[in-house]
Amino acid sequence: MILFASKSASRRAMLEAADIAFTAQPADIDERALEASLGEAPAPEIALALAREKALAVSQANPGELVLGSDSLVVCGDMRFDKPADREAAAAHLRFFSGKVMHLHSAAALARGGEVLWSEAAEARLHVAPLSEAFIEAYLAAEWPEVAGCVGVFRIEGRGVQIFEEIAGDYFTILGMPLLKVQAALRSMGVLAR
Ligand SMILES: Nc1nc2c(ncn2[C@@H]2O[C@H](COP(=O)(O)OP(=O)(O)OP(=O)(O)O)[C@@H](O)[C@H]2O)c(=O)[nH]1
Repeated sequence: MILFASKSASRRAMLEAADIAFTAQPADIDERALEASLGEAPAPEIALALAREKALAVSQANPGELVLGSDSLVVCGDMRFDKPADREAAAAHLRFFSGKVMHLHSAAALARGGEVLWSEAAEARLHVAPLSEAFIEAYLAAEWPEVAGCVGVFRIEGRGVQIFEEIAGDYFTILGMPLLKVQAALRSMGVLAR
C-alpha cells in the first residue's frame, strides 16, 4: 500500500485501474509559490519539482510510508498554463491554444522518510485545431465546471477530443501522470509484482 499525495480524481482512477493499492492523502503545499520560485526553469523541471514536493511533504508527515506525488502543466507558445482560475480564464486559455501545439508535461515522484527515491517526467504534444468563439462557448457550456480541475481545459476521455487534430504521447501522461513509468518504478522497488 502506498500513500498518494493527490486530490486528482483522474490520477486516483488511473491507480485503481492499474490495481495499485493506495491511500489518498493530498499534499498541502503552495504549488504556485513553488512554481514562482523556479522562475523560467524548463517545464519538465517545474513539473518534477512540484511532484517531488508533494511526495516529500506527505512522506515527512508519514515516516516509513512510500509516497507518490504527481503534477502536470501545459506549455503553449511561450506561455505556461496551470488549471484555469474560472470560466473566463478557461475561455482565454482555449483562445490562446487555438491552432497551436500544446505541450503537456506530467511528472511523478516517489519518496520515503523525506527523501525522493525516484522521479520522472513525460511530455505529450497535442495539436489544437482552430477554435472559433462559437465552439469555445458551446464546449464550455458542455464541459464547465468539469474541466475546471484540468490543466489544458480538457478531459481527453470526454469532449476534450473535440479540441485536437493530432496527439502524440502517452495516454496516461495526458490524463495527468506517467503511469507506465510509475508502474515500472514500483515493480523495480518490489512494491508491485512483475
Ligand atoms: N480527467 C482528466 N483530467 C486531466 C486531463 N488532463 C489533465 N488533467 C488533470 O489536470 C490536473 C492538473 O493539475 P495538478 O495541479 O497537476 O493536480 P491537481 O488536480 O491539483 O491534484 P494534485 O495531484 O493533488 O496536485 C490533474 O488533476 C490532472 O489529472 C484529462 O485529459 N482528463
